[in-house]
Amino acid sequence: MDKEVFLETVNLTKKFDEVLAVDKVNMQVKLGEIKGLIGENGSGKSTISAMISGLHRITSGDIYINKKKYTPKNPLDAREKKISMIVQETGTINNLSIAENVFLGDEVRFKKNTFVNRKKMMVEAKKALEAVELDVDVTKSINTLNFEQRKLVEIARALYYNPTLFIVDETTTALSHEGRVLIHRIMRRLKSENKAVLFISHDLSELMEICDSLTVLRDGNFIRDFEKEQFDENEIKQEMVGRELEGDFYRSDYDGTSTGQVVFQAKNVSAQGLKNINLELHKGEILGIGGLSGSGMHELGKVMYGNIRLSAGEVLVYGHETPSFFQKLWKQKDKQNTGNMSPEAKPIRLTNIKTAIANKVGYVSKDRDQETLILEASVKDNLTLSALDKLDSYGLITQKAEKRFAQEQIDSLLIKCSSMNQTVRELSGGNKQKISFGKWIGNDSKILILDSPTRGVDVGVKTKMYQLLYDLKQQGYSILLISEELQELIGMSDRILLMKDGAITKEFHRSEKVDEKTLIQYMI
Ligand SMILES: Nc1ncnc2c1ncn2[C@@H]1O[C@H](COP(=O)(O)OP(=O)(O)OP(=O)(O)O)[C@@H](O)[C@H]1O
Repeated sequence: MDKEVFLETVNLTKKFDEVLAVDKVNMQVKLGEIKGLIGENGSGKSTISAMISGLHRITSGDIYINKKKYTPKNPLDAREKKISMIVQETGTINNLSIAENVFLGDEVRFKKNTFVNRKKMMVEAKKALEAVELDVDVTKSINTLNFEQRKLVEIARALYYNPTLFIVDETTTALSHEGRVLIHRIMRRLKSENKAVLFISHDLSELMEICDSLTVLRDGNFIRDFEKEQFDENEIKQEMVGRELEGDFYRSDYDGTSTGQVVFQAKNVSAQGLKNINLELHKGEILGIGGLSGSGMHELGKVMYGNIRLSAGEVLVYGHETPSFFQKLWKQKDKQNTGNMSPEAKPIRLTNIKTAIANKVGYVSKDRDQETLILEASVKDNLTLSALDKLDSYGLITQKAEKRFAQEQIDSLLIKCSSMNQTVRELSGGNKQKISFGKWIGNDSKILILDSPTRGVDVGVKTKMYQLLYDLKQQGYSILLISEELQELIGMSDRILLMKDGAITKEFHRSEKVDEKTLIQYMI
């Protein structure tokens, strides 16, 4: 029996000034179906879901629900019409309680006369969080939750309103292994209840496993629908990018040997969520860090960058501080600032971010919007901020040098923006991620802490990023690669350290024998 169409778009179009983000798209989402939406970064996926969920006004064209015209005024209006969405970016608000975040914009539901019945709100928030298995004190500030837990709050919020259409925009890459399993279960349950799901992800194997049908977009245009029985990885990829993808995805060698020269080290480190961590990163090594949520792997990245205070132990970097203006003037620049760490160099204790940056340690945070990017600043300013030292020619940073540097990053990472002066807030999620990656890659940081660097990035650019990481390794850069994606860890690392309950539990060396199943055993 044919499934019933719940939502249909007809010539749906969105323009942001001169940018045509979505161009006359026709698509359908049916009840009892999980529909995947796929396309390269900036192809219009989030803009379509934002129009459906009332976040963006439609420029032209129409949306129909149950064959009736639907023009949502805002997300609350969409929610009343049984459409809920989890956005790709952070959808929680700092300094409010967890309960207030669950009922964001709908506090009125607990209002009696002029008072908000907080007790009732807390009880309902607790109930909502049970659906996502999050057991926390809802009276506490949302700031006490980590990135993944915040995502779970958003999922709880969306589900509380019992949506007929549940839109999940690139959320799974923000979640750990258990988080993904949970959201897959939720999507399948909704499907079995004859609800509809619109699922956006760059993980093609995940989409092919979960979805019943797929719609491919390219440059804001509808390209093709695939039904489950037509799913073919290569064909889908080809439709997405409009050409055949070439080259290996991950590195193809199995040589995990390194120079043995330690450049970065954690010695008996304990901090909030971390217990007695010892690790050494070698010159020219990619050291992968994996684990489940709560394993402490994201905290480890912050600790190594001097962003979390230690309760015991020390983080050491074997390098030289960036030379001062006068040192440069005395032409000591090349000698002191090569970033070539010598084994004899005295290690420097890394206690804060300033020391990290001065010693050429770069950090891409998992939470790019809050911790890596300045959303209101331009693409150029975001890209050049951490490279000012590189661009500094005896105290002078020329506009020309800045522009050239920014353009190099834009070209090499295929950053889709209308110009380098566009504000970062206006970019698509994957393009923001490219900037957060590019700003550190380009600035000559010899040690890179990369937490989920390919989150939300499309398959073509992912391949480029992996090639770049491998090239950097071969040039002697050292990379701490923190990732929820086990395939990424296996595919790129020389060594992998697995974490559980704040401690390192196992080490693997690069080998053909290492597979996901083996790693998972030591994570759970
Ligand atoms: N507020 C805005 N102002 C200007 N341009 C915008 C705005 N929001 C999105 N765009 C542009 O619209 C286009 C489509 O963006 P959209 O976020 O829909 O892409 P996407 O397919 O979801 O990408 P990703 O996979 O990176 O999340 C991009 O070129 C983007 O820069």
